[in-house]
Amino acid sequence: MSTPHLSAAPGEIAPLVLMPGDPRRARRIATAFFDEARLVTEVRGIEGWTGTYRGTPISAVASGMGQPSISIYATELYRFYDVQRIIRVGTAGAIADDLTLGEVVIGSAAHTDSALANRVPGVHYSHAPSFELLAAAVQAARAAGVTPRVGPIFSSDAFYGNRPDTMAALLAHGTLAVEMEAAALYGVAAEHGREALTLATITDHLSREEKMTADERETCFEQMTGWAIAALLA
Ligand SMILES: O=P(O)(O)O[C@H]1O[C@H](CO)[C@@H](O)[C@H]1O
Ligand SMILES: O=c1cc[nH]c(=O)[nH]1
Repeated sequence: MSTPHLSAAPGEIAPLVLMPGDPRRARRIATAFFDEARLVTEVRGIEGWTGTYRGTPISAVASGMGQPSISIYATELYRFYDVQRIIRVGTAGAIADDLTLGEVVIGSAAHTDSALANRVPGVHYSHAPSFELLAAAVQAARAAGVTPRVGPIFSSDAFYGNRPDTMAALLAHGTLAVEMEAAALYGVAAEHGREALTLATITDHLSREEKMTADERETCFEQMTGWAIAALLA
């Protein structure tokens, strides 16, 4: 079996999946963290890698950028590969003033401006992660000596939004950071009765001239990936 967007054979993708947006980050995660890592799909250049972590099968499959893209990969993984848990390991821009570059946020909810949010007619649907994964990720961070930043994030359909009023209102409502996939991932997981969570490393600040380079964005995954693996295995 393969799907329109994944060419892995049945059984070649593990039930536990790490999902960065960037295909090159998927490769780096597999190389850095997995034993016996092998490439199992690369349709459209979206790489998926499978290996083991301390004996447990685990995969890293990229999502591409944006909510339509992650919706495709998450749906195919849950529906056709029987994936149980997906943790997005992404990057995000800081909305909250006190977040610093490199800090990891854990998305306990995801607001969005996407049309994909219209899941239930007449309802402003709440995009929420798996409580079990959330609790396990927080525990993993604390075990590593870090008090993690946990809170709502904004999954935007636009990277170049230039919407200061929107960001100010989101800040006033306690939103930590902006990225482009978490809400859709949470919605697709709920639709399939499976689990999902988003961890994101802060790579730039919306209200300050601070940002990582493209290389730094590709390689800034270690801390969040360690917590994500611990949560997937919990
Ligand atoms: O680094 P990733 O995981 O791709 O995440 C963020 O980076 C991309 C934008 O540059 C969007 O996908 C956004 O969500
Ligand atoms: O979507 C994103 C990701 C990183 N930084 C941003 O400002 N937006």
